[in-house]
Amino acid sequence: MGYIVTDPTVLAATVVVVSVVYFILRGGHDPREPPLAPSSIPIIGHVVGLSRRGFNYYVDLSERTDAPIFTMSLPGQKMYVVTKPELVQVIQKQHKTLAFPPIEAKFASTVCGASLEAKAILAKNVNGDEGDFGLSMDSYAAMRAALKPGPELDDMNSSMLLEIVEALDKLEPPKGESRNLGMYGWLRGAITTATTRSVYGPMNPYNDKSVADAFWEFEAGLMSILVGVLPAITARKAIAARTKVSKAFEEYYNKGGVKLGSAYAKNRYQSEADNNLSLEDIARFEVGGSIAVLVNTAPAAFWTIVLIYSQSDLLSDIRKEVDACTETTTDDKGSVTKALNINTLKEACPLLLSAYQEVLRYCSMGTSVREVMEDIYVGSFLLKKGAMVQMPSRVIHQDASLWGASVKDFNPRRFLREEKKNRPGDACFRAFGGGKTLCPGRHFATNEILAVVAVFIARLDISPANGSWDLPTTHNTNIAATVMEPDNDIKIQVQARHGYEGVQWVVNLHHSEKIFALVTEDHIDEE
Ligand code: HEM
Repeated sequence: MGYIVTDPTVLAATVVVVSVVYFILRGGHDPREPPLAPSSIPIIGHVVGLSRRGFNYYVDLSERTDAPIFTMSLPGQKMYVVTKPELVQVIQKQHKTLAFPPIEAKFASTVCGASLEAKAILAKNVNGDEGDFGLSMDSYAAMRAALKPGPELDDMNSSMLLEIVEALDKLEPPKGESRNLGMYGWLRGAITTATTRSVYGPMNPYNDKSVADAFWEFEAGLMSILVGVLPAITARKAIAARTKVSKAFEEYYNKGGVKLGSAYAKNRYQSEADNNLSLEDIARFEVGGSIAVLVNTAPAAFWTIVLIYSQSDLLSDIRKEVDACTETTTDDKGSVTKALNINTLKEACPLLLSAYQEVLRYCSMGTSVREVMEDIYVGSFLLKKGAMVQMPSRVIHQDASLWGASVKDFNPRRFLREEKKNRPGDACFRAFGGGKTLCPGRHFATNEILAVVAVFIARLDISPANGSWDLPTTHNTNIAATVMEPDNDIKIQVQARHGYEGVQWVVNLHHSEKIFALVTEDHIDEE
């Protein structure tokens, strides 16, 4: 039964209460702050918009607000959303006042189910305000050191490439036969195996398929863990899956598996042990750490392959590039071996590289986040302590004033050298974030994606099982992903490429120093 309030006093009192609550919830709005974004429903309008439209909601608001930064008042949280790359650069430089580590510490503690002791250790000097010490500061430095181009990254790359070639060897059907499979499912499995073996070494906990499956179950339920409403009921499956993965990591550390792992795994472990985290908490944090390592590479490889194969002219042009830099040898018995070198691909396959970068522009939906630690002006706008700053890549990647009228199209030639005058500066490419939180795994991920895609193109003919390349929707993309995840898989038919049956394939990468400079920071490093 519904109620209609007719008493004017009650009505007036209700209006006053609602207005006060609304004012408190949105924390008031100072005219010096960025302009308020319009909201069709008071109080919960943006929550509804975000849940309906996901990261596209920021694009909608940015088109309606037409300001370099705007304010979104969410119940209990004020948020500033940055829409212009120049302002992003200003914000990234203020990394102590507009800080990321405090947000990451809260996120990691909740998502990983850390103990109270671990939370306290992580919270100590979280933002590095007292100097360069503590778990938060040490683990950033440890990860970055291991993933930068050099011998340690070379080791990870070579182990990853062996796994990728082995997975493709198993995938390729014998001459005259074909195989049907779900493309995303296959790619995610192959990339999970290749990536985690190269990170964790021969005793990799994800060697056990049930542990890998549990990780993806945990990932699918991340939101329920983060929301935290009656988690024992709403997040039961995700928490059980997380426990399974963290127990597998405990066993890995107990048996000394990390000694055989990559510098990345060793550095992470050492920085946590040096800061007195218990083994249980180190294992818990590793489950969270796997999110950054695993969730974006498979969807990026998926979209690159689908978008290339679905355009036959593009496939043919990229095949010519890849074929031209493939070395062929034939032994005494007539066996043919073809070798692809990733460094050569980076120099000799401009269209492949441009298509890959365009996939990241077109499909990325991540947002760099900062917490306002003190009131601060950016440009002429006042940002208030306690608010969050969001810098969604999608808003900048979908801005026609930057990318031109074709911004909504997938244009694989957009990043060719000769197209430079038709696209904005490198700072507008935000697929890997930027500044202090720039993805340190971008070189590894790029090598892995280029290897998978180039070998697919060179050795396999694939076609959609139902006859047409219907691109899946992406509404259910996970909160932690920065590349759109397909809502459903595409069933494909795989055959050995005509004329290439029975060929042995080898993929090399001699030194990772030759990077594919994707982001503005890479160009600065090169100078
Ligand atoms: C195509 C694949 C990938 C994409 C698009 C991607 C993108 C990103 C983005 C957008 C961020 C956050 C940046 C920000 O907040 O400004 C990030 C962070 C991170 N990524 Fe990646 N990433 C990928 C693959 C990888 C891989 C394979 C690894 C590890 C081997 C990795 C390691 C990390 C780490 C450790 C962080 C956290 C950095 C921090 O907390 O400061 N990423 N990544």
